[in-house]
Amino acid sequence: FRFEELTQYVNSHEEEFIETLRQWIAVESDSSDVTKRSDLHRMMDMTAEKLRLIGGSVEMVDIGTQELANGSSIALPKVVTARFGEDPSKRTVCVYGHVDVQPAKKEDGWATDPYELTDIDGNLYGRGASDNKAPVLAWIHTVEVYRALNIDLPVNVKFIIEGMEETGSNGLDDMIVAQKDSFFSDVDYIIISDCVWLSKRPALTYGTRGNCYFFAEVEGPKKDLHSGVYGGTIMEPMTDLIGILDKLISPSGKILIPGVREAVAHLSDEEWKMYQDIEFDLESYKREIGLSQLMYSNKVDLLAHRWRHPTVTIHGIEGAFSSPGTKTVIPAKVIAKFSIRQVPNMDPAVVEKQVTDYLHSVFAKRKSPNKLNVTMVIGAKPWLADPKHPLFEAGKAAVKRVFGVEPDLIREGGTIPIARSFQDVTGKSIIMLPIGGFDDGLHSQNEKISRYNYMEGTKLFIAYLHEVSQIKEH
Ligand SMILES: NCC(=O)N[C@@H](Cc1c[nH]cn1)C(=O)O
Ligand SMILES: [Zn+2]
Ligand SMILES: [Zn+2]
Repeated sequence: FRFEELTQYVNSHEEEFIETLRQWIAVESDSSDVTKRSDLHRMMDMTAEKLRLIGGSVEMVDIGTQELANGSSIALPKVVTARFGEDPSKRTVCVYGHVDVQPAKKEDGWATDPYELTDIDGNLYGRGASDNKAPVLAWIHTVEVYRALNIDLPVNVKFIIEGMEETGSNGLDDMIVAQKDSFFSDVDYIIISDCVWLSKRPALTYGTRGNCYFFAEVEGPKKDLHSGVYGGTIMEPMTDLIGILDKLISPSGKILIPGVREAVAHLSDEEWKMYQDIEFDLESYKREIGLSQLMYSNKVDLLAHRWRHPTVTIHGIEGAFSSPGTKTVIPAKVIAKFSIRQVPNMDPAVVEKQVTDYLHSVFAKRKSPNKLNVTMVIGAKPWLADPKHPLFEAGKAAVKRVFGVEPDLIREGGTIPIARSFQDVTGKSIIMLPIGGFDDGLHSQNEKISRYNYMEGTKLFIAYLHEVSQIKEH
């Protein structure tokens, strides 16, 4: 295995790899904003072009349309698939990633333009830098490096890159069902690099939470009203909405929806021990997010509530006044957006009914003439793997080779909606191999990835392909 040569190539091409990331960051591929859809299509084209340029057999798969709330529909971004090598004597891995991003505006509090890659002290700032453009590029560069040096890839490599992950991977489930016996037929393992380390120590991830995302709409008068002229005479939609939202979760984090907590798998002794053995400093965690107090003061409880307990988050209210300054209005219709992270053994279909029934019963007690409508717009299941699987042993060996340490075995509080479907539909084993830093600020202001993580992460992927080729039949 000519690892030295391969890593030398990475070192000497660092600026070129960063330049490609700069071009990718410049594309505002926000999947949640339909006005940015042409940018998202362009992002998929650029991804396909890059894979073609390094010699892949590339396809852009049409996955249909997205229905919008106003009844119209728009095209979903095509899914990019690629293949490098078809040697039946070799293992085949499939790398999944996404090139869409969360929304970002400079006014949200970014120190730099979110769509202009900015290098400050070795950190590369930009929306999507860590989630998930640099990791996708690191995988593409991995193949590029082997091919540039005329070194045979130790395994066949496939890619499946989508553009709707941040909004729940619309259309991808159907595509993998349709391609189960074609694209996926020769795939042995699926690799996902769409998460981050827990600390400065590299990590392998064996679980993600799912997510049920809800809209709760309260509709009252036929138009917005002057709060001085009409206030006091009507039951206001916003007051109703805040009233029912306040019944979702207690201040100490207890979910109040009947049945939700009861479904959660119990923490086993083995799990407790694994969490206890992980090096994780609550003080640095507090410093990173700028808080003096957390919900839990011991490591095991904190990690358990980050990874394997459900939680409710209220994200925002559409239709509510939110600009700077004052406006004395009664909004006529408001839509709350909240989500409940899912863990084993919760079932999104059950949670949908529990939440809908509960909110309607709480609302009924208010005796309001306004109308409540609750809908679940994303229902993603959690994913959990066996960290003793040979894929994880290969991960440990690759981390050891590149970083000289043992990785942490961790779970991830976020959601990769398609992970569970990959497992259920294709039956293939999955590993998550993160390269992002613990403080990369995913979905937040000033998202970044460090040059170090981007380059050493590429070396990790190079080593990982070798280690996977060494896995004995199991
Ligand atoms: N990098 C993974 C990620 O950030 N995923 C999103 C996906 C999602 C879940 N619900 C809506 N979108 C996440 O928020 O976890
Ligand atoms: Zn992501
Ligand atoms: Zn994300």
